Amino acid sequence: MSGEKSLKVALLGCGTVGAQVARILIEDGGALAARSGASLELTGIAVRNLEAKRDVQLDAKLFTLDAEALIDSADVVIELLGGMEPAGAYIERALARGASVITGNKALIAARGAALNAVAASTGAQLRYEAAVAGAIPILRPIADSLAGDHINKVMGIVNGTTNFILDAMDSTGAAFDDVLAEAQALGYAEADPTADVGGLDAAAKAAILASLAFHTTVSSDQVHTEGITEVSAADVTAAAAAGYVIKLLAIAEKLEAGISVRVYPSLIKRDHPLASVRGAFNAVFVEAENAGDLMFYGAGAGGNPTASAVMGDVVAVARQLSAGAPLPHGSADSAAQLIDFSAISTRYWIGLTVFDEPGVLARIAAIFGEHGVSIESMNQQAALGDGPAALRILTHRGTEAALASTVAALKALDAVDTVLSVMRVEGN
Ligand SMILES: NC(=O)c1ccc[n+]([C@@H]2O[C@H](COP(=O)([O-])OP(=O)(O)OC[C@H]3O[C@@H](n4cnc5c(N)ncnc54)[C@H](O)[C@@H]3O)[C@@H](O)[C@H]2O)c1
Ligand SMILES: N[C@@H](CCO)C(=O)O
Ligand code: NA
Repeated sequence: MSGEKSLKVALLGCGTVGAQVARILIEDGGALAARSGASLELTGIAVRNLEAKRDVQLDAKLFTLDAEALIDSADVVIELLGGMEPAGAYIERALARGASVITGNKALIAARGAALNAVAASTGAQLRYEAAVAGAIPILRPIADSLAGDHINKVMGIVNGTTNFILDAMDSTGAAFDDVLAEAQALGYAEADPTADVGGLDAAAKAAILASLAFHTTVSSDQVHTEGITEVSAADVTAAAAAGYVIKLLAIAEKLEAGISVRVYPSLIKRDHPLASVRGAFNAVFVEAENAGDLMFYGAGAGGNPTASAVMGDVVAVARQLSAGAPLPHGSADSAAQLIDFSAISTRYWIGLTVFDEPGVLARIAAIFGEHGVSIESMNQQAALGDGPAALRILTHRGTEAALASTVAALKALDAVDTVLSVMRVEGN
């Protein structure tokens, strides 16, 4: 197109996602310009090592060690470094001078999104981060834009590809946790520090972002009750399978009468639940809205190309806005989040115990549940090996976290109980 606007695009980072974003910007310039109403000129890529091997062959002249100079001459900055700093300072620098920013950095947005949005609002710049939650799946824009005229009551989903890949492999092949984690890292799904994935922090950051947008408020990751999958054993996966369940790491944000609950934990779901069929590094997110009813979003949750797709969608959206010359109204957070204490949340539980196989043991265990107001739905005992303890798996009806915690403490104190193997929630019907 002749006479069209040209926008200077600075890319920060050339790793798994950044390299694919550079490739698309270069290979697909014609289509991007036609869709944006502006040509997108990749002016440089900030890297740490000019000589490093990249996933994509790129002109060496694009690389620079001077990220700040690159930012200071850009209309649009794409941040794909990861981590809190210097990514946060770079984004703030760009927004403060009026450049729009696209990022996939959920950790940073979940911690400082409100402050960065305020800087953007003060200069009329845009800050977009669709890639930060559920990779390629369009989920933030549907929540913030398409459902802006509705009221969202609950968002629940699988939002971490690495842990889903691991749990799926443990379930389908009986693979060991560590071997599968190495594979997920090699495929580019895991964070630079994979403890963020397996410890649930990556999903917690995404849950905080989803809750903030869905409920028009500000929730940060440290307000999210977070449990990862490091304690999930092969025995848990096998016992869950035998009972007709699969274990998934779920992120849940829900609006209850007393306030908002945002939580991440490994959870049992029935094999016929739609989330049970989410395999490998795929993600899926359910949204329940007052007028829309139930919606489900599904797709690739991680990986270079899928995540680059989400980044590029934001780049085109920003470029359209800039070429039209009209600043977007900024979505506002109505109020500070009223979060409910985790102890008040009520779900069903699945508790694994080893017990000494003696007369009266089951009655004593059942009595403890009764005394703490937790009602048992079913109990399954695996025969003891020789004189060793027998394994028990107990499924409960709904009870509060507070009641569960006191039940588990009492079980641990019982002589007949050898160990409490695991305590997990059960979600879905
Ligand atoms: N990989 C995915 O599937 C995926 C999906 C969604 C979001 N994200 C997010 O996208 C971002 C990038 O992820 P990635 O998987 O591409 O990570 P990556 O580790 O593959 O790439 C990051 C790159 O940035 C470089 N870098 C780090 N600090 C730098 C600095 N100060 N200056 C210049 N270069 C620097 C690193 O050397 C590396 O090459 C992260 O915020 C991540 O959470 C990743
Ligand atoms: N490490 C993240 C990348 C996508 O955000 C995951 O495994 O889902
Ligand atoms: Na997304």
